[in-house]
Amino acid sequence: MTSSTLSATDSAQPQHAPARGARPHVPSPVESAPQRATLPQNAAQDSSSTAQEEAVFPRVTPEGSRPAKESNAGELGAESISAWFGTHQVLDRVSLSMPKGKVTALIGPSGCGKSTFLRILNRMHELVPSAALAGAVLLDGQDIYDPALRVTQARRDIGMVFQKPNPFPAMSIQDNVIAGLALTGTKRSKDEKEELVETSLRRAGLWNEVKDRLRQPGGGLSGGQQQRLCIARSLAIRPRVLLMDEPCSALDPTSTRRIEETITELTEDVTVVIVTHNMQQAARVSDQCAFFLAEAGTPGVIVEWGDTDAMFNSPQDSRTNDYVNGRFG
Ligand SMILES: Nc1ncnc2c1ncn2[C@@H]1O[C@H](COP(=O)(O)OP(=O)(O)OP(=O)(O)O)[C@@H](O)[C@H]1O
Repeated sequence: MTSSTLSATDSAQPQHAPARGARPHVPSPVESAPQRATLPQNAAQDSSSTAQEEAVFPRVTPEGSRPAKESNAGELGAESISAWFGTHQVLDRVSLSMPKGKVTALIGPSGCGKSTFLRILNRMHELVPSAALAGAVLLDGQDIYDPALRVTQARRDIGMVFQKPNPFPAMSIQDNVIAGLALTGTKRSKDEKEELVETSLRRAGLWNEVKDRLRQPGGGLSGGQQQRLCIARSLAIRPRVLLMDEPCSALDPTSTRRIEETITELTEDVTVVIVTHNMQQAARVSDQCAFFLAEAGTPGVIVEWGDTDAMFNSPQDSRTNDYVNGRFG
């Protein structure tokens, strides 16, 4: 699929709240689960609803495998998102459907607005004083910017993992996992907390490595383990979508592979949106990709998006082809 590139001259006007009323067309969701992509040979190298709080966390058996249950994953839709820092427009009417239980990779050169777009998806963009935006973000059809919806709820439903692992270093591993509960005022019994710690650590693929040292500080773990601890912390509040901003960029190849395996396993229960500069990683982990570009001082747009395999092997736009093959960026 290729979306038309919008010019800066007819761009949307900034609003501190998203635009209401008529909504622009959002590309249709991917109908079925695409296969993981293979790269062309010369490819570039490179989180207070009561209902949720009361949700039952299933017992996990072997690491990474869980009894069948209804998925908690949500469908995320961005509709005509524009973004500004002061007068500097960095995104121009970007629409993207991020299907339930799939991994969507956001790719594109530095500065084209990928991280800004990601932060808009869970209302973190508005934390920057000069920031403004227009458009809408729908989680299962509900606008997360609806004034009736609490911002904390949006950030619980749509969790985020950052580039650099950020556990509370002096806090124990187990307390790190359930730190989100304390911050949101959620009460649980000791047994429930223990079960949640185990379930979250298993889902993040870390349980076997830390089960005998849960009371030791999170800061004592390796970088890759700390990142998986942060994923476990995000999962403990049972998000429907998990946003990941270059989650492996500070990690070694082995830790990167471990995180990628974890991402693949998570999609049973959570929708993932990941920003990555690593084309091989995008090909390994994602079901669909969106290629962002900001040309010659214009705001970032999505040049092309679709099935990852198609994006890498038969892109429709020459700029996508050049980017995925490492010719620029
Ligand atoms: N807090 C901020 N204040 C002002 N401008 C910002 C801020 N954050 C980002 N920008 C600007 O917005 C534009 C998009 O930045 P953003 O980080 O979203 O791009 P990106 O594609 O994620 O880049 P990278 O791949 O390098 O992380 C850039 O021009 C950047 O300088």
